[in-house]
Amino acid sequence: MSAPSPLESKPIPPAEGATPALAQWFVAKAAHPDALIFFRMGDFFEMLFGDAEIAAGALDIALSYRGEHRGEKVALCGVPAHAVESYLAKLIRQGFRVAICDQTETPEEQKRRKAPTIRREVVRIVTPGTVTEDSLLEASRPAWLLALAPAEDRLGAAWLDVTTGAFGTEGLAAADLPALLARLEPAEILAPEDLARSPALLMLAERTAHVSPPRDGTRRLAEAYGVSTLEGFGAFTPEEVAAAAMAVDYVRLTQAGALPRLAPPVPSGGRGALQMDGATRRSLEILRSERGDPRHSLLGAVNRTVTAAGARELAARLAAPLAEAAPIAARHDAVDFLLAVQGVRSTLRDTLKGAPDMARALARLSLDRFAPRDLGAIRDGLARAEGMAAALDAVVAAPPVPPLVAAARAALVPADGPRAELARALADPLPARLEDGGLVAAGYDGELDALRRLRDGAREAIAALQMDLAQAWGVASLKIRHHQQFGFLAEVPAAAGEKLLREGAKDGPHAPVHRQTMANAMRFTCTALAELDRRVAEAGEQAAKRERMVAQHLRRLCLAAAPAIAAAAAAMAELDVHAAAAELAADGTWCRPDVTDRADFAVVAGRHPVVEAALARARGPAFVPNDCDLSAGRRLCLLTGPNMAGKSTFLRQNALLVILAQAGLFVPAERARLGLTDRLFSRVGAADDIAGGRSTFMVEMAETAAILNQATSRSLVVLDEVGRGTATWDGLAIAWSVLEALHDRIRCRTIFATHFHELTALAGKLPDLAPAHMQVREWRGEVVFEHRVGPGAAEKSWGVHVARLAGVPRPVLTRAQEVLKALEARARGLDPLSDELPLFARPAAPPPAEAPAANPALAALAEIDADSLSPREALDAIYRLKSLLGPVPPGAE
Ligand SMILES: Nc1ncnc2c1ncn2[C@@H]1O[C@H](COP(=O)(O)OP(=O)(O)OP(=O)(O)O)[C@@H](O)[C@H]1O
Repeated sequence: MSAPSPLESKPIPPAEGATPALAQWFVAKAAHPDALIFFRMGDFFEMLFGDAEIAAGALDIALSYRGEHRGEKVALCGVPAHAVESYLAKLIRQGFRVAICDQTETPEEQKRRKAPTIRREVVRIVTPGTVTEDSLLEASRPAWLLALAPAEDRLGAAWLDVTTGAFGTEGLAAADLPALLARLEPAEILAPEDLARSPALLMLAERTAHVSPPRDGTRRLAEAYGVSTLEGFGAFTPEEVAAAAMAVDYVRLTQAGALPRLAPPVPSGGRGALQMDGATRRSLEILRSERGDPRHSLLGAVNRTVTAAGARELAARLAAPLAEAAPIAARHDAVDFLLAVQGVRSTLRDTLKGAPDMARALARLSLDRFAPRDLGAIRDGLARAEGMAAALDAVVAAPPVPPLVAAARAALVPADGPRAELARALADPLPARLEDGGLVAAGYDGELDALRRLRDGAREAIAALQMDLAQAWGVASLKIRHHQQFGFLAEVPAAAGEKLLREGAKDGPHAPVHRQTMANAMRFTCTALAELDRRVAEAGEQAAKRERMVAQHLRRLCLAAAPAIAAAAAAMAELDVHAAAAELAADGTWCRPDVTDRADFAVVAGRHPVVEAALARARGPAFVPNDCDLSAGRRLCLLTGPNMAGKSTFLRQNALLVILAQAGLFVPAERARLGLTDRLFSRVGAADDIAGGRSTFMVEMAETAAILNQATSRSLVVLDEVGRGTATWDGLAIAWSVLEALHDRIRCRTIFATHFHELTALAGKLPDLAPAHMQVREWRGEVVFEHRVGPGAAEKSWGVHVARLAGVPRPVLTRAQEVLKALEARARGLDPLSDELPLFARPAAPPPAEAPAANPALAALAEIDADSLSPREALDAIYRLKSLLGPVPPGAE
C-alpha cells in the first residue's frame, strides 16, 4: 500500500540507449520506483516520463516534451529549484513520496573527472513522516512516523518525530491499534504488507508507506545510538524493538544514510495513558472539531501557550492524558506554583513569546540541512532559556518550588552549551542562505577575516588599477566592470577603443587585449587585470569555503550539546504549558482538581470550556454551570430532557473535565474530585459511517459493543441516545439492557442520556441509578431552556413544544396529539414494564419507513392509522412518534 498507487501503473521504459544524464535518471528510478524522481537540471528540478505526467497533474504545471528516448518523445515538467519546497509540500499533502536526485559534484570536479555529465544521486526521499522543513510542517503538531511490527496476536509499535527527535514505543494487542492510530494521528505509517491491509490501516492508506520488518532490530538500533545494548533505555518487547528498528531504518533510507538526532526510545511499558478510542476522540473534539477545525476543539479553547513547541506539548498531553495519580498531581503542583507567582509567570511568558523552535532547528542541523537561522535559533533560544532561568531564580519567598519546575529550571541552562560561542560567532542579522555569505561575525575567525580582507582589499586594488589603466591608456573615462563570463574588464568609449586597437600589440602587464565590441563601447583586459580578477575570485571562494567550515564547526558544537539543548527546549515547552494552564486559571474560574485513587466523581459547578468560549465569543447568555455527582450509590446518572436542552453539552463537559484533569491541567469548575479514569468512552452526537458503508444503527451497536467489552469499573462512560437508530421498541430494549450491563456487570461511572422516559422506571430496580433531567420551563407559552440539570426524571415532556420551536406546523402538532391519544387508548393494557410482556423475545420490528427529508413528523403521521393496528403495533407506533416529537405534555391531552 505504498503511496501513491498511480505511480505503479505508469510503466518505466527500458534504460538502454539513454544519454548519460538520462541513464542517471534510470538508476534513481530503479532504486525508488514508488517515488517521483525530482531530477536536478541546472536551476530546475525536472520530472520525466510517467512521473512528469503525474506531477504535472498533481502540481497543475505545464507538461511538455523534449528529445527522444527509444523513438518516443520524453514527457517532461519542471519546477525552479529555489521554490522546490512549495511544490514538495503540495505533493506530500497529496500522499506522494519524492526522491530528490541532486547534483553531487561541482562542474570543476566533473571536468577533472572528465565525465560526460555531472554526477547526480538520490540525496533524500521526501515523505510525509520524514520532512523537516518548516514550510512542510505544521508548527503546533507533531509529525509522527509510526512503525508497526506484528508478532502473532500482538503488535510492536514505535513512533518517532524526526523534527524533534521524540521517540516512543509500545507493545499492544492488535485490537488496540485503532485507538493508538486515533491518539497519534501519524503522518506516515510503516507496516508489513499483510498488516497494511487491515481495515484500520486501509482507512489511512493514502498517507502511508511500507517496508518489511527487519530481522535483527536490536543490533541495528543499538548501533544507531552507539551503544551495545538497549537495556539502558528501558524494557522493550521484541516486537517493540523490531518496530523501532524499522522506523530508524526507514528514516536512514529516506535521508540517504544520514540519521537525525533521536532521543532514546521510551517504552510505555504498559504504564500507558488514559485510553480513548477514535470514536471517543471524535465525539469529544479534543484536537479539532468534528468538522476538522482546530479552533473549535478542546485544545483550541484551552490553549494559552505562546510557543509552537508549547502548543505541541499541550496537544500531546490532551491526546494522551496520564493514568496515574502521582505524576498528575506533580503537574498540578507546577500549575499551582506558577499561578501563585504571577509576576514570574508573566516574565516567563514574555520571554517565551517569539522564542525560536530549537527542537526543530536541531533536527535540521543534525541532518545537515540547515540554514543560518537554525544556528541563530539555538543561539537565541538558549538566550531566552537563560532569561527564564533567571526569572525562576528570582523566586525567593514561599511557595516552595515543585519538582517539575525545579527540574525544568535545571535543564534550562546547559552546563557547557554553545550559547556563548554562537553569540560570538554569528553575525547579526544573519543571511537567509549559507551561500549568501556573511553568516560569521567579524573578529570570530582570524583566517576568515584575512580572506575577507583580501577579497575586499582586492576591490580596492581594482579601483587603483582603474586609475593606473586610465592613465596608461590615456582614457579618462575608463571603467572596470565585472562581466558574468569574462570576469573584470576595462570598458572605454568606442572611439578610444578604436585608437587602442590601431596602436596594436604591446608588452607589459598593462597592455590592452581586446575582448568585446559593443555599440558605444569596447572592453579590454590586460595581464594585471586578469591577475587581479583571479585573486578576487579566489579570495571570495576561499572566504566562502572558510565560512562553510566555520558553519560546520558551529553545527558540530550544537550537535555535541544536542541532548542538553533538546532538554532545554523541552523545559521551555513544559514551562510554557504549565504557565498557560495557570494563566487560564488566573481569573479564579478554574480549579485544581483533586484526582484520587478511588472511583470518585463529584464536580461542583462544572462548565464546558468550548461551549462556554463560543457563548462568550457570540456575546450570548452566560454558560450555566452544572454539578455532577457519580460517586458510590449514584454511579449511573440517567439523564432525560428534550432536545436542545443541553444534554450533549453536559455529557461531554464531564468527559472533558477528566481529560483536562488527567492531562495535568486545571478544570473549569468550582470544585472537582475525580477518581482516576482508566478508559474514557464518549458516544455523543451523530455516528454515521458513510464512508465505511455502515448504517447509523450498525455503527452505534459496534461502538456500544466496544464499550461493553472494554470498559472497567474504573472507566467513565458518557452515552447519548443508545438505541435510536432502530425501531423504537427494539431501541428501548437495547438501551435497557446496555444500562443494566453498565450498572450490574461493569459498574463504571456512567452518564446515560435518553429519550426513552420509560427507562426512568428502572430507577427503583437499579440501586446505583440516579435519574436527572434538564430543566425546562414555560414562559408566556414558550419553552425556556434553563440548561440546568435537576434531580429526578423529567416530570413533563416538552417534545411538542420543541417541535414547534423547530418549525413543525401547528396542525401537524395537533394531529400528533390526537394520534398519540388514539394509539395510547389502543395500546392500553400493554405496559412495557410489566413482567408479562416478552420485551426481549419480541421478533424484530420492520425497519422504520424512510422519512421524506422535508418533515419526518409529517411522514410519521401520514403512515399511522390507529384503528387498523394491533395493540402492540400501536405501542410501537407510540414510541416512534414519541421519538420524533417527544411525549405529549399532560396539559395538552
Ligand atoms: N450549560 C449551558 N449553559 C448555557 N448554554 C448551554 C448550556 N448547555 C447547552 N447550552 C446551549 O444549548 C445548545 C444545545 O445544547 P445541546 O446540544 O447540549 O443540547 P441537547 O439537549 O444535547 O440537544 P440534542 O438532544 O438535540 O442534541 C448549545 O449549543 C448551547 O448553546
